[in-house]
Amino acid sequence: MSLSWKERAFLALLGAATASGLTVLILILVEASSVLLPADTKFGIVFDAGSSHTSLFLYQWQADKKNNSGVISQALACRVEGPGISSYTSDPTQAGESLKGCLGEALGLIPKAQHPDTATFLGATAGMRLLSQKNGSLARDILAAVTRVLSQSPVDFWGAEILTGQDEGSFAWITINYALGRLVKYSSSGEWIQPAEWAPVGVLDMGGASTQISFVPMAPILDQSTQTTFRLYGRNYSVYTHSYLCYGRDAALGRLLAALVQQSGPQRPVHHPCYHSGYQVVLPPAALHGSSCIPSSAVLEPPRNLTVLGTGNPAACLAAIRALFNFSSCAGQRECAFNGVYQPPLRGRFYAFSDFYHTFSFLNLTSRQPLGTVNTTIWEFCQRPWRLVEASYPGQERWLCSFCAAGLYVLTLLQGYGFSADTWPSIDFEEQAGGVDIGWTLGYMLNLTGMIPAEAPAPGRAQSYGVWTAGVVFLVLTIGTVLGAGAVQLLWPQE
Ligand SMILES: Nc1ncnc2c1ncn2[C@@H]1O[C@H](COP(=O)(O)OP(=O)(O)O)[C@@H](O)[C@H]1O
Ligand SMILES: [Ca+2]
Repeated sequence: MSLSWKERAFLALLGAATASGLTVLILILVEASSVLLPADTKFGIVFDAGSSHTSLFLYQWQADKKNNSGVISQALACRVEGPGISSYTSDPTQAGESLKGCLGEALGLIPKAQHPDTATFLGATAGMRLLSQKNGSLARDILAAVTRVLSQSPVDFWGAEILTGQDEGSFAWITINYALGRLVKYSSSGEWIQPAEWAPVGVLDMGGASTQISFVPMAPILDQSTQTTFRLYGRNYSVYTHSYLCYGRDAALGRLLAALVQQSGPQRPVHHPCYHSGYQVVLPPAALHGSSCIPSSAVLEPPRNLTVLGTGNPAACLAAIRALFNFSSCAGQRECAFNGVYQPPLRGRFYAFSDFYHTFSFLNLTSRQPLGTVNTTIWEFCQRPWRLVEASYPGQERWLCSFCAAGLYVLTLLQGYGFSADTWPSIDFEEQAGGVDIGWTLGYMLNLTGMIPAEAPAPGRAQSYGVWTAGVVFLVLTIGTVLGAGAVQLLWPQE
C-alpha cells in the first residue's frame, strides 16, 4: 500500500514527536529519581571530654553531593559513666574503657555497613588543659588510652586532642549559629537561603574548669590573640573569644572555699556564707588538694578533713565571690572585662548554656526575667534554711547545696563581662537549639570535615526546577505538535 505525502509527513512528525516526548520523559524520570529517592544518611561521632564528665554526641545528616551541605540532627547524646577523663590519673587505661558503653550505644544506631565511614573525634577541654600543664606525660597517657579504644572500634577515628579555650568558644559559636540558621538556612521548599539580616548570636559556656565568651563585635578586634576568623557560606566572620581557665563552676567554687578557709585561719568549722543556714558538711582533703586552680598557699598542711558550716548570707557570699575577680584592673576601660582581659563591647543576642543553663534552670530563671527579678530570686533562695531547701527538692541532692553560690557566681561573672540591667534581656539561657545540644562539638565536626563550605552554595534545587520546567514546556510543545498534525489530517482528508 502506498502512502500519500501527507500521510508520510504525518507519520514522520508523529515519530519525531514520540521520540522527543520519550526523551523528555526519560530526562524527567532520571531527574525525579535523584530528587525523590532518599539520599544516604551519614553519621559522625564527637566525644566531649569535659572536666566533670564525658559526653558522646551522634550526629546524622543526609548526604548532599550537590552543595556539600546538609541539615544535621543529633541522633544521640550519651553521658559517659564516671568522671571526666582527666580524673583517671591513677589508671589511664580506665579512661579509655569508660567510653565503651556510649560508643556501643551509638554504634547500635548506625547501620553496620556505615561504621567504617563514621568520622569519630574526641576533644578534651579544660580538665585536660590543666592536667597537661601540671603533668604532661600523664595527660599524654590518658589521650593514648582513649585513642587505643577508639582506634580499635570499627569507626573512622580521626584522633583525640586537647582543644584550646579559643577553639572551645569559637566552635560553640559555629554550632549555635549553624543550628539557628544564622549562617545559612535550608528553607521548607528545599532551598538554601542566606539570612538577609546579619545577626549571628554570641555564646556563653560554663564548664567545670573554664568558662568562655564568644561573639562577633561591632568594631575590629584589637587583640589578635582573641580573634578567630571564619569564611562560611560566602561571608567572613571575626569572632572574639576568651576562655577563663579556673573560672568554671567547680574551679571557681573550689577557689572560693580555699579563700574562706584561708580567711578563717585556725577557726573551725569554717563558716561559708554561700551555703544555706543549717547546712553542714565534712569535706575530704581532696576538696582543696589536687586542684590546679587552688594556690598551694591556701591548702591545709597536712591534708585533713574540713568541716564547713553554712550561714546563708548572700551579701557576704557575693563579696567573697567578687574577691575571685580583679575588677579594678579594668576600671574606666571600655574594652576590658576583668583581670585586665581585653574584651570589645558586647553585641547582639547571647546564648548561655552548659552550667549557665543548669544553674538558671534550677532557679527557674530561664524565661528572660529582668535582672532585678533574677537578683531577688537568688538572694531569697540563698536565705532559705537548708532544711526547707532539702525538703523542697527531693532527689536533687547532688548539686543542691551549691546553687546559691553558683547563682551569685553567674551573676558576678556576667556583670564582669559587661551585662547590665539594659543588656540582660539579650541573654537566653538554653540547653538546646534547633534540636542539638549547644556546645563546641557540632561546630568542631563541621569545621574538621569541611562540611561548611567557604562559599555560598548554589541554590539547592533551583537546577532541578529548571530541568522540570524545560521538560514540561517541551512535553507540552510535543503534544501540541502531534495534535496539530492530527488536526491537519482531519481538516484536509486524503484525496
Ligand atoms: N544537671 C546539672 N545540674 C547542675 N550542675 C550540673 C549539672 N550537670 C553538670 N553540672 C555541673 O556543671 C558544671 C559544668 O558542667 P559541664 O558543662 O558538664 O562541665 P565540663 O565541660 O567541664 O565537663 C560542672 O561543675 C558540673 O558538675
Ligand atoms: Ca564543657
